[in-house]
Amino acid sequence: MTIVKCERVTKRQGSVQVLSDLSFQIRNNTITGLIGKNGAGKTTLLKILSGLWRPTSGHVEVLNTNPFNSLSVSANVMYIDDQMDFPHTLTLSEILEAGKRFYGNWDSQLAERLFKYFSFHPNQLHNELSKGKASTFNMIFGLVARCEVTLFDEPTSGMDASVRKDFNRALLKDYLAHPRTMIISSHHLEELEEVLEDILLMKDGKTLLHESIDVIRNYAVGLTGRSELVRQWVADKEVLYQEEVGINSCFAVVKNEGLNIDKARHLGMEITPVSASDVCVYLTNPMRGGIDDVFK
Ligand SMILES: Nc1ncnc2c1ncn2[C@@H]1O[C@H](COP(=O)(O)OP(=O)(O)OP(=O)(O)O)[C@@H](O)[C@H]1O
Repeated sequence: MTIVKCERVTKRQGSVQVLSDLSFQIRNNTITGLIGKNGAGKTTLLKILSGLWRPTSGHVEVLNTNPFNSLSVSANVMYIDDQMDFPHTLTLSEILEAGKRFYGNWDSQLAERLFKYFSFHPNQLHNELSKGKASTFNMIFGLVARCEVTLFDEPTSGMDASVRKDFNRALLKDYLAHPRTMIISSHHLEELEEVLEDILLMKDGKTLLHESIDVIRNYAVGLTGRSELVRQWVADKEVLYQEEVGINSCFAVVKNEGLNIDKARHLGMEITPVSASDVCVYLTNPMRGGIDDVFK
């Protein structure tokens, strides 16, 4: 069943075209990674899906409803980012109490266990938390609310590596026990790969790719070999990245479509897999050689 639908969505902010002709659908009970470089439009999209912002044009449906200013969407869709502004006078335990009153599926026991595990104090104020601790608290709030749709915008912002690991584990465990729809924007795809089922890759306000993580893991392969050989072999293929490595040696990343891998090996090239996170980097890089091209 489709839970999130965007058809030809655009968004202008002043003179900037932030989203252009964005179309995709997301099934229920899936975890989708929203991936893209800085400025790709991820936050803008999530704010539109959560009903906080209205698109300039196009059609958006979340839980079969236009999300903008919708009461049913605000009760069933949770948007979590690092700017969450809880009432300044409420303590952390009072914020959790308020969440319990508002969200029907709220799990108080899990909230309490996570609260203790991450060493929060009931009387702390949200605006006095460090950046990483605030993100951790927001993550707890977003997880235990168990909304039908949860939108996490850079949820691990400011968290240290071990907390990020805990977050990914908690997310996966809770999702497996209580499947629902989640979209997570992140710059740490390599850490999230185990959690995600699908990836929605954005570039310049458009969808570049919307595929399962397995498809993206097999999307490209790396080839290393004698420069002339590699350059010749990839000439008629879709090259995502290419660089000279060492003396007379070249590394190229090519789309894994109709490739004769055995032949490449036979010719003396080394074939290596390309991780999903690297595929996303290669696909969204403006230049084939990455930052190296700037210094040529
Ligand atoms: N209020 C605004 N006024 C003008 N431009 C804006 C506004 N909000 C966002 N933008 C522009 O829209 C583009 C997309 O911003 P957005 O925050 O959605 O990207 P993002 O993919 O979430 O980026 P990041 O990964 O850096 O968080 C950027 O070029 C940004 O400068």
